[in-house]
Amino acid sequence: MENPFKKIPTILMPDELMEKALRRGEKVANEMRQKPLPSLIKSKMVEEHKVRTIGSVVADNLQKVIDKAPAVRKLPKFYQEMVEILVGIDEFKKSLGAFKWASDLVKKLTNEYAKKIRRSRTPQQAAKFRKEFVGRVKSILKQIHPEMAFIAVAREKLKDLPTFKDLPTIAIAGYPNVGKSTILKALTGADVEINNYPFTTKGINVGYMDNIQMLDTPGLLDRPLYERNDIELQAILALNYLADIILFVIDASEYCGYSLDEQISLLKEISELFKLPIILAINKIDLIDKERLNKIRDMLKNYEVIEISADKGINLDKLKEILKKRAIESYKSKLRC
Ligand SMILES: Nc1nc2c(ncn2[C@@H]2O[C@H](COP(=O)(O)OP(=O)(O)OP(=O)(O)O)[C@@H](O)[C@H]2O)c(=O)[nH]1
Repeated sequence: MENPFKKIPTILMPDELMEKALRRGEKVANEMRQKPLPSLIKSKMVEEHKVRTIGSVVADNLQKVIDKAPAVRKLPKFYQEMVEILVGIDEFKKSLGAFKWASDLVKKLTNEYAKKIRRSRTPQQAAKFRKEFVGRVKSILKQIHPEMAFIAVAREKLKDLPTFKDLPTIAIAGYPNVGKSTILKALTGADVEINNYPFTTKGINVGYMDNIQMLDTPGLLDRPLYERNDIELQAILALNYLADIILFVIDASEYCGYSLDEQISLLKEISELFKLPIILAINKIDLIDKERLNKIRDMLKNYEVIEISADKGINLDKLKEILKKRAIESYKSKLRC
């Protein structure tokens, strides 16, 4: 789905919002002043229009943020997890609650002060009510300044989250240089999109093959978990909600710089961490002899294994078929849950 936070409008801070409202109020008042009306009526109308305009600019601006912000609990679990990690779901909801409180109160005061102005006996009294109204609106905005700042920061953090499609999804894992991006490109074609992902500078690479989504997550599923801080771990765990199966890639040649033992130990960590089916691709078989391949087969006999060469195109069709089948099965069983 499209990133649900992209629609939140830019958040104006109290001074900026007030300035915008006052400017608009002044413009409306100027138009009013041109009208040929008796002076008391005219000044009261000028003040009332100012109040109504200022009130609606402020209330509508706040309301728009509430309307455009997604209901976090209704979002797919992955996005909920992201909000929790990046900003905190409770704080996010509480801050939007403050917007609602302020917007409703400004609307209520607008009506109250418009009435007071209409009942005023002199232009001075009408002006005094308008000033009082402006003061109260300013103080309401000042009161929710922390929440406005919070939503502004949350918006910045959340609006660049990647957009994923609701499709059976494969996450590729394995140490650097084992051939993950070569496989992604070979299976999904050249059009690999790079999406931002917080917690990693490299972004997530997304490709599609026949309505299956494939993610390569450099920096996340490519090194041992003990090297991770809490936030990174949470970000990795969030992939549980996004992926239906994991394709773990092993470099049989060890040219990637990691021994088979190291690679298998990462595989074990990932299979314990994710409650997802794992398909194992033993890659770079073009670089090893039969004897070594037999040894590796033996070491990995408990897994569903496909031996491939991403570079030479060996067994890629078979890999594709198995991945599609398993991803669809797992996706359907998740839907049933
Ligand atoms: N001989 C051979 N080389 C391969 C094979 N697959 C990948 N390579 C080479 O291995 C190197 C690393 O491949 P990548 O696809 O960039 O590896 P990666 O796992 O995506 O690496 P990171 O992006 O660092 O995580 C490249 O030079 C590839 O050309 C293969 O099956 N055989």
